Amino acid sequence: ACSRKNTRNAALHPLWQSPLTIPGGTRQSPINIQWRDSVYDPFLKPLKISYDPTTCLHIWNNGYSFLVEFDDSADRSIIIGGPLENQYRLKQFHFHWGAVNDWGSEHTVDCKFYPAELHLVHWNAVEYPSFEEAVMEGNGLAVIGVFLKLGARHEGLQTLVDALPAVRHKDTVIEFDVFDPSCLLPSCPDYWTYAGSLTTPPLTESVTWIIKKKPIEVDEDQLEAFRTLLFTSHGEEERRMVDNFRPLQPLMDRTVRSSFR
Ligand SMILES: NS(=O)(=O)N=C1NCCCN1
Ligand SMILES: [Zn+2]
Repeated sequence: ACSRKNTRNAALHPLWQSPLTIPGGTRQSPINIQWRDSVYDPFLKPLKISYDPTTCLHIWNNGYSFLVEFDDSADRSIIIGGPLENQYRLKQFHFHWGAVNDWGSEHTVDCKFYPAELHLVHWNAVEYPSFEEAVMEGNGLAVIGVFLKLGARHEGLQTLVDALPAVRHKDTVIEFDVFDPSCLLPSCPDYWTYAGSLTTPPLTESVTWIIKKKPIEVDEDQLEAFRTLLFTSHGEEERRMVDNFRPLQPLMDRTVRSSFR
C-alpha cells in the first residue's frame, strides 16, 4: 500500500465525519493505480467530450471543496464513448488538494501523489430522471479525474482562481456565466478506467472513473489560492480548506483498464 506521510489512522475521516470505509464496500474510491497492473483494452473507445460553456451557472463553496455547477436540464454539456454505454451530462466540477505540494490528489499513480486533482462529475440522464437518483445506481455517474502538477501558470484556471475570494467561506456562492471546462483537460486522450465510488458523501458505488494519464500544469500561486479557502462559514472560527481528499481504498477484486498501450 502507499503511505502518505501524514496518514492519520482515525476511524472517522476528520473532514466528513463519515466512515473511512463503507461496511461491505467492494468498489470504493480513490485507489492507487499501479501502472504495470493496468490492462490495455483495445475495445475502449475514445472519450468524446462536448461542453457548452454557457451552461455554466455559479461557483460555490460547499464546505468540502469549491465547485462550479452547470445547467443539466438538457443534453448540452455531455460526454460519450470511452468505457461508457450511454451519454452522461455534466453536473459540476470541483477539486481536491493538499496543505503542501507533496500530496493533495485522491488517486495516485504508482503511489505518486499529485498536489491536486480535478473531478468533472457527470450523470446518466438516459437511464435516470435526476442526478440524485443516478447517484444510487451502479452505472449512474461518470467522473473524469485530472491530476494537477506544479509547473506553468494555467490561464484557463486563472479565471476560476480570480473568483475564489468571493467564495472564501462555506455556503457562499457567486454567479459564473461562461466557462468551458474543456480548457482544464490535457490534450493527450489516454486514460485509465475502473468501477468505483464517490469519494465524498454519500460515497455510493455508482461511479465509472475515467482518470486522465497526463496531468495539467498549474503554478504555485494558483495552488496557494485554493488553500486560502475555508471549510468554515462566516462568523465561525476559521479553518483553512486543505487536505480535502479521502484516503486510498482497497482495490479488492477490480482491474484497472487503460485506453493506451
Ligand atoms: N469527489 S467525488 O467522488 O466527485 N464525490 C462527489 N460527491 C457528491 C456528488 C459529487 N461528487
Ligand atoms: Zn471529488
